[in-house]
Amino acid sequence: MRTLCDPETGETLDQALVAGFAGPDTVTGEDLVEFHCHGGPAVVRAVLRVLTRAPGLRLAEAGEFTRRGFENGRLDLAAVEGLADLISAETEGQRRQAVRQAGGFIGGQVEAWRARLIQALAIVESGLDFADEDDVPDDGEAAAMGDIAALADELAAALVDGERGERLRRGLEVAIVGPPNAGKSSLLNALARRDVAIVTATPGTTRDVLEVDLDLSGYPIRLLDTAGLRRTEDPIELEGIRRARDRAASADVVLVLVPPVGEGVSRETFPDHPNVVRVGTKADLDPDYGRDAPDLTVSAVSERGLDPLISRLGWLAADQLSGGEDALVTRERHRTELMEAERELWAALSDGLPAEARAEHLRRAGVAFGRLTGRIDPEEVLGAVFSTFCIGK
Ligand SMILES: Nc1nc2c(ncn2[C@@H]2O[C@H](COP(=O)(O)OP(=O)(O)OP(=O)(O)O)[C@@H](O)[C@H]2O)c(=O)[nH]1
Ligand SMILES: [K+]
Ligand SMILES: [Mg+2]
Repeated sequence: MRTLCDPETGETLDQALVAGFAGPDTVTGEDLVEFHCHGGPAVVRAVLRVLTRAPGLRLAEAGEFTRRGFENGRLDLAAVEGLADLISAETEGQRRQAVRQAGGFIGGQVEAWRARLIQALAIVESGLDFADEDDVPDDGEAAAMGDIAALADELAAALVDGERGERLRRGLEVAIVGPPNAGKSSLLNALARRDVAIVTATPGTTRDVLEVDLDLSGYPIRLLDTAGLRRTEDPIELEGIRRARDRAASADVVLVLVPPVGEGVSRETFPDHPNVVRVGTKADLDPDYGRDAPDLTVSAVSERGLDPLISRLGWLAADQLSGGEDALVTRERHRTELMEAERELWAALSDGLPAEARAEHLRRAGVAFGRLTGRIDPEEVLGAVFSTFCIGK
């Protein structure tokens, strides 16, 4: 416990806990001092004002602490991403997944793969240095390439995971589509339990795609409200409809809203999607849906049918996300690098390849592994990863 004073005026600023940590066993790998002061904004401002007056002291940039930890070898790049995911985790499953990655799960696996690759590469390269005129591989090289084949198989197996890790991380994307005035925005508001989207009686109210992240019975779900689908000449609405179709096509699940006969405008059919749930709206009006028999019906006004819809979404989420906690690959960036590595390994294994070419493919696979863990660190990758952090982390 210390009394913090302004060194120039001697004025007391706060009573605080001051803790010093000696590097390198700290989050950044450097020596650290923490000031645990009282949380009032004026106290924090006063302490920061005095501290930043001292020569050599300034405020950290967003993600700078983590970046220093990374640069000092305290954590690999995939662990940094895991940390970012941990900070933004909204459900238990996402938290568990992020804890594993922040603890170096994929980084450890990839490092083990890279170590094996480097061993094989060393053998292939030593053959290069002492090459006689023929390119016939000797026993050592044959064994090394046997291990590369096993490695390629392991990579291939790890990549056949239904993208569960990525899905769990970002949440099951559920797009709400349907004709104007079907009640899409009203349903979004009812499920989110807050007034997110503008609702009016005017068809064509929604233009931009609105996103809301929800925890529905323990599963992360990203709900998308979209512009009503109809024929129109209005360029703004046309752009909204283009975005609606686009996002719905890439969503995991599409809720096609069916308004009661006479309620929605223009019954435009929605293109095929493997996971469609047809939801009849405005169930409080005792509606007739004509020939468009929906799978279930809801009312945003009386909230009738909301619970069965939530159960249905939970069921779809369980089906598509379960296992995501244990997934090795949790980001598209990981997948891209592992696929690249796998491609290079198979290329290295092709028949009749000169040893130089074999070695070059193996080196490229190693570079892909290195980019994943951040050992090989193009500035733009680092910038993209660290820019997602908040100040002070
Ligand atoms: N009775 C009743 N009216 C509803 C219900 N849901 C929506 N409405 C009304 O239907 C009209 C259109 O609702 P919105 O939620 O704006 O419909 P939308 O599909 O988002 O419409 P656009 O954004 O224009 O495509 C509004 O007047 C709502 O009050 C419902 O469950 N019951
Ligand atoms: K509307
Ligand atoms: Mg709307």
